Amino acid sequence: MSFQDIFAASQGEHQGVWKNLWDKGTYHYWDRGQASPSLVDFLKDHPDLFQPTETPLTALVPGCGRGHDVNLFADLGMQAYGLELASSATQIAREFSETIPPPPAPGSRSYITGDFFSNEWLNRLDTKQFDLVYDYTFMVALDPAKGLREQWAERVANLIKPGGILICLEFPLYKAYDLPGPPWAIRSETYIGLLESVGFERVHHVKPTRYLPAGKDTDMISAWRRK
Ligand SMILES: C[S@@+](CC[C@H](N)C(=O)[O-])C[C@H]1O[C@@H](n2cnc3c(N)ncnc32)[C@H](O)[C@@H]1O
Repeated sequence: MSFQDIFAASQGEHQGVWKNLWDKGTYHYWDRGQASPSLVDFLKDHPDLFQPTETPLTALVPGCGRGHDVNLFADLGMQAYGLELASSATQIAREFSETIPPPPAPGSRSYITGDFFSNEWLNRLDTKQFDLVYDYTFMVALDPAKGLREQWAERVANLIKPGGILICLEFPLYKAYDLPGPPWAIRSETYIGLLESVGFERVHHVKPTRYLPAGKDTDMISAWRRK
Protein backbone atom coordinates (compact mmCIF):
# COMPACT_ATOMS: atom_id res chain seq x y z
CA MET A 1 0.00 0.00 0.00
CA SER A 2 1.41 3.43 -0.91
CA PHE A 3 1.75 6.24 1.63
CA GLN A 4 -1.20 8.09 0.04
CA ASP A 5 -3.29 4.91 -0.02
CA ILE A 6 -2.82 4.54 3.75
CA PHE A 7 -4.37 8.00 4.25
CA ALA A 8 -7.11 7.41 1.69
CA ALA A 9 -8.13 4.24 3.55
CA SER A 10 -8.32 6.04 6.91
CA GLN A 11 -11.69 7.69 6.18
CA GLY A 12 -10.36 11.10 7.17
CA GLU A 13 -8.93 10.09 10.56
CA HIS A 14 -5.49 11.41 9.68
CA GLN A 15 -4.14 12.10 13.16
CA GLY A 16 -4.55 8.40 13.98
CA VAL A 17 -2.62 7.52 10.83
CA TRP A 18 0.32 9.77 11.77
CA LYS A 19 0.40 8.41 15.31
CA ASN A 20 0.30 4.85 14.05
CA LEU A 21 3.15 5.48 11.60
CA TRP A 22 5.29 7.00 14.37
CA ASP A 23 4.42 4.22 16.82
CA LYS A 24 5.66 1.71 14.23
CA GLY A 25 8.77 3.81 13.51
CA THR A 26 7.84 4.08 9.83
CA TYR A 27 8.99 7.66 9.31
CA HIS A 28 11.10 6.76 6.25
CA TYR A 29 8.19 7.95 4.06
CA TRP A 30 9.10 11.61 4.71
CA ASP A 31 12.30 11.79 6.76
CA ARG A 32 15.25 13.07 4.72
CA GLY A 33 17.91 12.76 7.42
CA GLN A 34 19.05 16.38 7.41
CA ALA A 35 17.90 19.99 7.64
CA SER A 36 16.90 21.23 4.22
CA PRO A 37 19.90 22.75 2.36
CA SER A 38 17.49 25.37 0.96
CA LEU A 39 16.69 26.54 4.49
CA VAL A 40 20.35 26.46 5.56
CA ASP A 41 21.26 28.74 2.62
CA PHE A 42 18.27 31.03 3.13
CA LEU A 43 19.15 31.66 6.80
CA LYS A 44 22.78 32.33 5.87
CA ASP A 45 21.78 34.76 3.11
CA HIS A 46 19.22 36.70 5.21
CA PRO A 47 20.78 37.56 8.57
CA ASP A 48 18.74 40.80 8.42
CA LEU A 49 15.63 38.82 9.34
CA PHE A 50 16.94 37.91 12.76
CA GLN A 51 18.45 40.82 14.62
CA PRO A 52 20.27 39.84 17.83
CA THR A 53 18.26 40.53 20.99
CA GLU A 54 19.13 40.38 24.69
CA THR A 55 17.28 37.09 25.03
CA PRO A 56 17.65 34.19 22.57
CA LEU A 57 15.18 34.16 19.69
CA THR A 58 12.46 31.52 19.91
CA ALA A 59 11.63 29.25 16.98
CA LEU A 60 8.80 26.74 16.51
CA VAL A 61 8.69 23.93 13.95
CA PRO A 62 5.19 22.39 13.84
CA GLY A 63 5.12 18.78 12.62
CA CYS A 64 8.89 18.67 13.11
CA GLY A 65 9.36 14.96 12.48
CA ARG A 66 12.75 13.80 13.74
CA GLY A 67 13.68 17.43 14.36
CA HIS A 68 16.35 18.20 11.76
CA ASP A 69 15.17 21.80 11.30
CA VAL A 70 14.67 22.30 15.05
CA ASN A 71 18.28 21.27 15.53
CA LEU A 72 19.41 23.73 12.85
CA PHE A 73 17.68 26.67 14.59
CA ALA A 74 19.18 25.60 17.93
CA ASP A 75 22.63 25.46 16.35
CA LEU A 76 22.10 29.09 15.30
CA GLY A 77 21.63 30.06 18.96
CA MET A 78 17.83 30.01 19.10
CA GLN A 79 15.54 28.45 21.69
CA ALA A 80 14.05 25.96 19.26
CA TYR A 81 10.87 23.96 19.83
CA GLY A 82 9.64 21.08 17.69
CA LEU A 83 6.00 20.04 17.93
CA GLU A 84 4.77 16.56 17.05
CA LEU A 85 1.47 14.80 17.40
CA ALA A 86 2.63 11.51 18.91
CA SER A 87 4.77 10.91 21.99
CA SER A 88 6.55 8.20 19.96
CA ALA A 89 7.59 10.93 17.48
CA THR A 90 9.01 13.27 20.12
CA GLN A 91 10.78 10.33 21.71
CA ILE A 92 12.38 9.46 18.34
CA ALA A 93 13.35 13.14 17.84
CA ARG A 94 14.87 13.28 21.34
CA GLU A 95 16.82 10.06 20.79
CA PHE A 96 18.13 11.38 17.46
CA SER A 97 19.23 14.65 19.09
CA GLU A 98 21.32 12.68 21.56
CA THR A 99 23.42 11.37 18.65
CA ILE A 100 24.52 14.85 17.52
CA PRO A 101 26.57 17.56 19.27
CA PRO A 102 24.65 19.85 21.66
CA PRO A 103 23.84 23.33 20.32
CA PRO A 104 26.20 26.17 21.23
CA ALA A 105 24.90 28.49 23.99
CA PRO A 106 22.40 30.08 24.13
CA GLY A 107 20.79 27.63 21.71
CA SER A 108 18.47 24.94 23.03
CA ARG A 109 16.19 22.32 21.53
CA SER A 110 12.94 20.89 22.92
CA TYR A 111 10.55 18.40 21.38
CA ILE A 112 6.96 18.75 22.52
CA THR A 113 4.04 16.38 22.07
CA GLY A 114 0.77 18.03 21.09
CA ASP A 115 -1.78 18.88 18.44
CA PHE A 116 -0.85 22.09 16.61
CA PHE A 117 -4.46 23.28 16.80
CA SER A 118 -4.82 22.74 20.55
CA ASN A 119 -3.63 25.04 23.37
CA GLU A 120 -2.78 22.17 25.69
CA TRP A 121 0.91 22.02 24.71
CA LEU A 122 1.21 25.82 24.60
CA ASN A 123 -0.10 26.10 28.14
CA ARG A 124 2.80 23.93 29.26
CA LEU A 125 5.40 26.37 27.83
CA ASP A 126 6.58 29.71 29.20
CA THR A 127 6.72 30.97 25.60
CA LYS A 128 3.28 31.71 24.14
CA GLN A 129 4.41 33.38 20.92
CA PHE A 130 7.54 32.80 18.87
CA ASP A 131 9.94 35.03 16.92
CA LEU A 132 10.04 32.48 14.11
CA VAL A 133 7.87 29.66 12.80
CA TYR A 134 9.09 27.34 10.05
CA ASP A 135 6.82 25.25 7.86
CA TYR A 136 8.00 22.45 5.63
CA THR A 137 5.75 19.52 4.70
CA PHE A 138 3.44 20.30 7.62
CA MET A 139 0.67 22.52 6.23
CA VAL A 140 0.63 20.47 3.00
CA ALA A 141 0.18 17.34 5.14
CA LEU A 142 -3.16 18.74 6.38
CA ASP A 143 -6.19 17.85 4.27
CA PRO A 144 -7.20 20.99 2.30
CA ALA A 145 -10.70 19.59 1.79
CA LYS A 146 -11.33 19.99 5.54
CA GLY A 147 -10.50 23.72 5.61
CA LEU A 148 -7.31 22.98 7.56
CA ARG A 149 -5.14 25.31 5.49
CA GLU A 150 -7.18 28.34 6.58
CA GLN A 151 -7.07 27.10 10.19
CA TRP A 152 -3.30 26.63 9.88
CA ALA A 153 -2.88 30.26 8.69
CA GLU A 154 -4.91 31.65 11.60
CA ARG A 155 -3.09 29.51 14.10
CA VAL A 156 0.34 30.48 12.76
CA ALA A 157 -0.62 34.17 12.95
CA ASN A 158 -1.54 33.71 16.62
CA LEU A 159 1.67 31.85 17.39
CA ILE A 160 4.04 34.49 15.93
CA LYS A 161 4.89 37.73 17.73
CA PRO A 162 4.03 40.96 15.93
CA GLY A 163 7.08 41.65 13.74
CA GLY A 164 8.03 37.95 13.87
CA ILE A 165 8.79 35.82 10.83
CA LEU A 166 7.22 32.78 9.19
CA ILE A 167 9.42 30.87 6.75
CA CYS A 168 7.76 28.45 4.33
CA LEU A 169 9.68 26.02 2.19
CA GLU A 170 7.02 25.81 -0.51
CA PHE A 171 6.52 22.19 -1.58
CA PRO A 172 5.16 20.35 -3.61
CA LEU A 173 4.71 23.15 -6.16
CA TYR A 174 5.04 20.73 -9.08
CA LYS A 175 2.25 18.39 -8.00
CA ALA A 176 -1.04 18.14 -9.91
CA TYR A 177 -4.12 19.02 -7.89
CA ASP A 178 -5.95 15.82 -8.76
CA LEU A 179 -3.28 13.62 -7.15
CA PRO A 180 -3.88 12.35 -3.62
CA GLY A 181 -1.94 13.63 -0.59
CA PRO A 182 -0.21 13.96 1.67
CA PRO A 183 1.51 16.06 0.61
CA TRP A 184 -1.33 17.85 -1.15
CA ALA A 185 -0.50 20.08 -4.12
CA ILE A 186 0.03 23.79 -3.48
CA ARG A 187 1.10 26.90 -5.40
CA SER A 188 2.88 30.08 -4.25
CA GLU A 189 -0.36 32.01 -4.88
CA THR A 190 -2.09 29.82 -2.29
CA TYR A 191 0.39 30.89 0.38
CA ILE A 192 -0.29 34.54 -0.54
CA GLY A 193 -4.06 34.08 -0.26
CA LEU A 194 -3.82 32.29 3.07
CA LEU A 195 -1.24 34.48 4.75
CA GLU A 196 -2.05 38.00 3.60
CA SER A 197 -5.60 37.56 4.88
CA VAL A 198 -4.32 36.90 8.42
CA GLY A 199 -1.90 39.85 8.53
CA PHE A 200 1.35 38.66 6.99
CA GLU A 201 3.41 40.57 4.44
CA ARG A 202 5.70 38.58 2.16
CA VAL A 203 9.23 40.00 2.54
CA HIS A 204 11.20 37.43 0.53
CA HIS A 205 10.38 34.91 -2.17
CA VAL A 206 13.45 33.16 -3.52
CA LYS A 207 14.39 30.19 -5.63
CA PRO A 208 16.92 28.08 -3.75
CA THR A 209 20.06 26.79 -5.43
CA ARG A 210 20.34 23.67 -3.26
CA TYR A 211 17.41 21.30 -2.80
CA LEU A 212 16.32 18.04 -1.31
CA PRO A 213 15.67 15.63 -4.19
CA ALA A 214 11.86 15.75 -3.81
CA GLY A 215 11.69 19.50 -4.54
CA LYS A 216 14.59 19.79 -6.98
CA ASP A 217 14.27 22.87 -9.24
CA THR A 218 10.67 23.55 -8.13
CA ASP A 219 10.75 24.47 -4.41
CA MET A 220 10.58 28.13 -3.42
CA ILE A 221 11.24 29.74 -0.04
CA SER A 222 9.01 32.52 1.23
CA ALA A 223 9.47 34.64 4.35
CA TRP A 224 6.55 36.53 5.87
CA ARG A 225 6.58 39.26 8.48
CA ARG A 226 3.63 39.43 10.82
CA LYS A 227 2.37 43.02 10.88
C1 LIG B 1 5.10 14.81 6.22
S1 LIG B 1 5.56 14.76 7.90
C2 LIG B 1 6.88 15.93 7.88
C3 LIG B 1 7.75 15.93 9.09
C4 LIG B 1 8.92 16.91 9.07
N1 LIG B 1 8.48 18.26 8.78
C5 LIG B 1 9.96 16.47 8.09
O1 LIG B 1 10.14 17.16 7.07
O2 LIG B 1 10.61 15.43 8.32
C6 LIG B 1 4.23 15.66 8.68
C7 LIG B 1 4.32 15.60 10.20
O3 LIG B 1 3.28 16.40 10.78
C8 LIG B 1 2.84 15.76 11.97
N2 LIG B 1 1.48 16.25 12.24
C9 LIG B 1 0.38 16.08 11.49
N3 LIG B 1 -0.68 16.71 12.04
C10 LIG B 1 -0.22 17.31 13.18
C11 LIG B 1 -0.83 18.12 14.18
N4 LIG B 1 -2.12 18.44 14.11
N5 LIG B 1 -0.07 18.59 15.18
C12 LIG B 1 1.27 18.27 15.24
N6 LIG B 1 1.90 17.51 14.32
C13 LIG B 1 1.17 17.03 13.31
C14 LIG B 1 2.90 14.28 11.63
O4 LIG B 1 2.99 13.47 12.78
C15 LIG B 1 4.13 14.19 10.75
O5 LIG B 1 5.28 13.85 11.47
